[in-house]
Amino acid sequence: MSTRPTDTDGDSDDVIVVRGLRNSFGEQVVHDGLDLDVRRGEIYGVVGGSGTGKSVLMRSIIGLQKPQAGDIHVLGEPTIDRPETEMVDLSKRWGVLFQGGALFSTLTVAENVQVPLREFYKALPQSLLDEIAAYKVVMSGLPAEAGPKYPSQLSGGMRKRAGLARALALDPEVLFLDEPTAGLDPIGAAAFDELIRSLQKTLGLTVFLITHDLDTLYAICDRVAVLADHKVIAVGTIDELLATDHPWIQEYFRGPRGRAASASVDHAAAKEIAGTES
Ligand SMILES: Nc1ncnc2c1ncn2[C@@H]1O[C@H](COP(=O)(O)OP(=O)(O)OP(=O)(O)O)[C@@H](O)[C@H]1O
Repeated sequence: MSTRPTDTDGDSDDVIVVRGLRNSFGEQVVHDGLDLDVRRGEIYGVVGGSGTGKSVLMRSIIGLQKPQAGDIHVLGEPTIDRPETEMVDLSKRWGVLFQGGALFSTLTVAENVQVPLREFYKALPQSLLDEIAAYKVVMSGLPAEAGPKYPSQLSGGMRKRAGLARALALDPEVLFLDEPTAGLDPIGAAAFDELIRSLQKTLGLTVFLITHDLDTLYAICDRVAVLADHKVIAVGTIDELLATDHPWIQEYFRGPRGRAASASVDHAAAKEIAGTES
C-alpha cells in the first residue's frame, strides 16, 4: 500500500494522474496537495466522509471544476486549462455516470443514449443512432423494451442502467461513476456491481468509482483510495487498508457495516469455490 504516489510524473500505464490538487470555495478548503494515480484497467474506489470532496475531485479530473492549483492528466493528456476543442476530443474517451443518473426527463432512454453521439458525431444517420442506442441499452442490462420508455417510467435501478448506457455510448476507455449504487436495494446494488465488473473485464475499462457502499468496495474494487484531511491519505487493497492504524479507516472498514460487507464477500467466495468443486 502507498500513502502517496512514489514519483512525480506517474507511471506510463497510469490512466489518471493527479498532483498537488487544490480546490477551495471561499474560506472552505476542500483539497490541498492531493495526489493520486489510477492504473490502466483497474476499478479504483474512492471513499471518504461526507463532504470530503469526492465529487469535486471527479469534477476536477473531467474538467468541470477548475482547481486553484495542481496538475491532472487523463490518458496522458492534461485536463486543466485545455482549449475547449481539445477538451471535447479528450472527453469523448470517457463516460460519466453522475449521482442520480442525470437523465433528460423529456427524452426516452434511447434518445438519452443518443445525446453524446449526436453531440460528437453530428453526421451519424438516425438508423445508426438507433442501432447503437439499442446495443448500449441491452449491454447495460436493460430489456430492449426500455429504449422507448421515459426515465419516469423506470425503476431507480433501471434509471441507473440507462445512465450507464449513456455513459457507454461513445465506447469510452475510462468510466467515471459517482455513487452508482446509492438508492438501490441490496440485490439491485449487487447486480449493478456485477454489471460494472463484467463490463470492466470485457471492455477493458478503467473505472473511477466514488462510493459509500462497502459491499461495492469489497466486491469489485481493485484498490481503494481514502480521502481525508483534504487529500488521499491512503490507497491500496482493502486488506492493505485494514493494516493501517488510521482511526477513520479502522472505524469505516471494521465497524458493523464493514464487517457485514466483508462476511458477505467471504460467503460469496465460499459458495463459488463449493460450486467449482461440486
Ligand atoms: N460549486 C460549489 N460551491 C461551493 N461549495 C461547493 C461547491 N461544490 C462543492 N462544494 C462544497 O465542497 C465540499 C465537498 O463537496 P463534494 O460534493 O465533493 O463532497 P462529497 O465528498 O462528494 O460528499 P458526499 O459524500 O456527501 O456526496 C462540500 O462541503 C460542498 O458543499
